[in-house]
Amino acid sequence: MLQVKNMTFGYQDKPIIENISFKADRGEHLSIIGESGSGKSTLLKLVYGTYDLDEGQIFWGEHKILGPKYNLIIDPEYMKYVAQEFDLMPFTSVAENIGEFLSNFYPEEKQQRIAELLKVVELEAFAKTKVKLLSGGQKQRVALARALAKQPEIILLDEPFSHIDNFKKQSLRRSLFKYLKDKQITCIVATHDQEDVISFSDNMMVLHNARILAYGSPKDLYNNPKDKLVASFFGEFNLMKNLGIVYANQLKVVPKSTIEATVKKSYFKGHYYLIEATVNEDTVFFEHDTALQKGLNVFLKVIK
Ligand SMILES: Nc1ncnc2c1ncn2[C@@H]1O[C@H](COP(=O)(O)OP(=O)(O)OP(=O)(O)O)[C@@H](O)[C@H]1O
Repeated sequence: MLQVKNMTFGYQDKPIIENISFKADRGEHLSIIGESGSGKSTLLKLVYGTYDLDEGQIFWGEHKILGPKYNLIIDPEYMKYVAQEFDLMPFTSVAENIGEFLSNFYPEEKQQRIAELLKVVELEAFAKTKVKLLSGGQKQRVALARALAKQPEIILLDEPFSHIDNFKKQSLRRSLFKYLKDKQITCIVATHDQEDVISFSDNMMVLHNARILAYGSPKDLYNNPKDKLVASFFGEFNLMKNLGIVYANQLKVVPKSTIEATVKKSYFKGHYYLIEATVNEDTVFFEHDTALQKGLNVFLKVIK
């Protein structure tokens, strides 16, 4: 289990992380979300032992994770970190990159392991291709497979699919996260993408002003957002008088109600339209099956 106790850290005087504590069990998928600059990458780097903490302690099971001042072993076998920039060998093949740290003593097992990981990151067709010839997204997938090669107990992923196109992203995400769950590898994922979180995370942590603003399962935080920042992660929402946070999909057109809205604009969203409207001069957003004409008056009701 990962245990972070009262972690505090700043690059200069200003704390980026202030007195943060959390745990992650074996096999748990924990997502770290927050605005740009909120400290997500810093938090991952601290868990990895990249910097010395100003205060606090980090443990992976029995191991105390120490910063560079107290620890000479970087890159321990039980923990891997995949940064936003990847550290690969450009002039060797994808397969060689993935297998670099695997023992040559058992060549068959080594080849099997490489084949298994090529499948997880869907790069079977590129096994023999030199890494320097790959796109950014393909390199990112090599970096993920390479980090998994020696089966770490915990993996830290910083925006793991940021370079990968939407065609590939969906299936890669399912494949990678399923692999981590099956192997009971704890993963901590810093991300901006709600799709990385909603269907896969056991827990999510929202960082804001150097602290944990919210923590819980995606379902709990979605159903009880408590804060605008949390709600905004899940989608378009309204802050309505007496009603609080109401997601756009919870506001429905009904024949008659006390909320009368005037349509301003309809945005095509695929299987629905997002409608921008005004209610007593306040802007509201709701979802509807069809586009609605500008100027149309409709009645809205919150249906959760
Ligand atoms: N090496 C560094 N030296 C000094 N300040 C840094 C360093 N790295 C990050 N920072 C600052 O620390 C804060 C948190 O940065 P961090 O990269 O952890 O945020 P983030 O939430 O991961 O952002 P993003 O979502 O944009 O990747 C930012 O204000 C950033 O400018």
